[in-house]
Amino acid sequence: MSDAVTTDRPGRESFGSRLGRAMADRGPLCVGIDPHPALLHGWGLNDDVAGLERFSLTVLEAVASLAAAVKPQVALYERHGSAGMAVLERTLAAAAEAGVLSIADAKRGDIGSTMAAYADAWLRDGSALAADSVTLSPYLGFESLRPALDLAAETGRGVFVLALTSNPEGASVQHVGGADSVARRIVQAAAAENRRYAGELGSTGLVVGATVGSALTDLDLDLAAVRGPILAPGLGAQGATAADLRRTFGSAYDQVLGTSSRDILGAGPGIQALRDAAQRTLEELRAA
Ligand SMILES: O=c1ccn([C@@H]2O[C@H](COP(=O)(O)O)[C@@H](O)[C@H]2O)c(=O)[nH]1
Repeated sequence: MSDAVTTDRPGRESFGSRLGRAMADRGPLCVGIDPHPALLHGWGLNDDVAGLERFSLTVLEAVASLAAAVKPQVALYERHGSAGMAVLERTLAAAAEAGVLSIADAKRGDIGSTMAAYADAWLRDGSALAADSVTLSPYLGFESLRPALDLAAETGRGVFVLALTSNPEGASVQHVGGADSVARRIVQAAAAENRRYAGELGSTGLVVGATVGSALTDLDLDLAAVRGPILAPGLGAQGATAADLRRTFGSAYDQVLGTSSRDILGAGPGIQALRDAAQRTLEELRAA
């Protein structure tokens, strides 16, 4: 992949290009920042805003220099109300300051006019919640995501659209349609979207679980043709291994950013223990 600069705003490097470089330099690991109550307690922290902030900044300190990206889970900040969202704002700012790319796992999706507001929140310069990229849900129709797709291209940010999620219930919607499955339409739409990012890794990524087994073959999905990053949750706590990832993604493995949250976070609160856990996962992904 080249380092071509292709955004709708000349002079600004695209998210796909920045992520491709981070994956080449650091390896294909994203560390999830999921401050679950049980993890906070396990770290000796309270399930409150102070605990949330300590947890988030500790994870960043441990992994910002070795992960290609970090992925705060928005729901776990939202459950603390506006003060929790303020911690998320500071966490995203701290990630940028530490030089690690951020993926806000918000799974947003709505009718176009409302989608424009979500795009403003997560992808517009100057927004308090602006991240390098955000996860999106396409189940109101892929094209309803247009405001986010266009704003991401304009501001050098990216999106990850749910295609085949890691949870077992996902198949009941995503596999529907046989040869013309819902997942296949999403994959094709993402591939078309990435044509605007000629010559580099596209900024329209997909979420495909590390746990999906033979679904890519069964549904005849060509992820290499998407030419975008594939965010693959499900490592560790959900049972998938790096070897599963390699088997599942085959020739698209170079595009895959494996993401793990609880399995790594459970090693905390020690900085070195967290770093070692992340490093172990990274080595497994590299070796696969
Ligand atoms: O298909 C999906 C999409 C998103 N996720 C999110 O990833 C993490 C996984 O956490 P683990 O602790 O590593 O299981 C979590 O934030 C999910 O909401 C996913 O698991 N599957």
